[in-house]
Amino acid sequence: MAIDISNLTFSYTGSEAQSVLSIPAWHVEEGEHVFLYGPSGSGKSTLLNILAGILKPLSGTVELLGSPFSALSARKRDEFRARHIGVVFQQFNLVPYLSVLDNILLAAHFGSRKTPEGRRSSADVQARAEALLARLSLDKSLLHQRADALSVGQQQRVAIVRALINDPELVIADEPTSALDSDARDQFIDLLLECVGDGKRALIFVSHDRSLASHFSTSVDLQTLNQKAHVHAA
Ligand SMILES: Nc1ncnc2c1ncn2[C@@H]1O[C@H](COP(=O)(O)OP(=O)(O)OP(=O)(O)O)[C@@H](O)[C@H]1O
Repeated sequence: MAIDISNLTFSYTGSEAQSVLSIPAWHVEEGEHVFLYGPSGSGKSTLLNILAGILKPLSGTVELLGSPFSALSARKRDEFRARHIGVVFQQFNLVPYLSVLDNILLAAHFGSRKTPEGRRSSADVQARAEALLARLSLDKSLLHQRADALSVGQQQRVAIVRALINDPELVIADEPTSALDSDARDQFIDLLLECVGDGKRALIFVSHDRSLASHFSTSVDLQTLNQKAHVHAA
């Protein structure tokens, strides 16, 4: 199973009285492509940050790919994320002053799994990056441009390459909202689905825009999943 959440609760430090998430159970299978929607303030980013290991649940457990993710130390969660999870953030989060290649090498460095042959060489990583760029219709000459010299459309593709460079089993993506018009957004989703769509990688795509659900095999309403109102009422 890609994600197995059980009795998860979360509230922010300093606002403990206000429960943000209370999710009794949520499962995502390997290879499942899930559209997770909910209005602004419903807790989407909070849940993504928990799945990425940036935030820790107040109680309950989050298992990812069979590992007791939420019980790991912050350092182990960082390692696990770098190796097994591809994250595409809303603003793409490329390091602006680094080249495209260095942005990708950075992700590859933190996420490289130790294989019997040792870590992958930067030449291997570059070859994989070039193959992914070609799949996304980008010329490999782009690898040597600074990230801040890219168009938004190029940034979104590079963010996908960076998220997939370590061949993660789980990809999580925050809707690229304001930066993209609706055509570019549809294209982004289609590219992402094409890149993850080999049946083995799970994808969680988060958005407030329900109309995007048609791209995905499964849709989940965070407000249904999240039982925090019942917790308050109790
Ligand atoms: N750092 C924080 N400290 C305290 N409360 C927070 C913090 N971040 C978010 N919240 C609160 O947690 C709730 C959920 O916020 P979250 O950002 O997860 O929602 P969202 O669904 O991602 O919203 P949006 O679509 O607007 O990004 C909101 O009530 C918000 O005010």
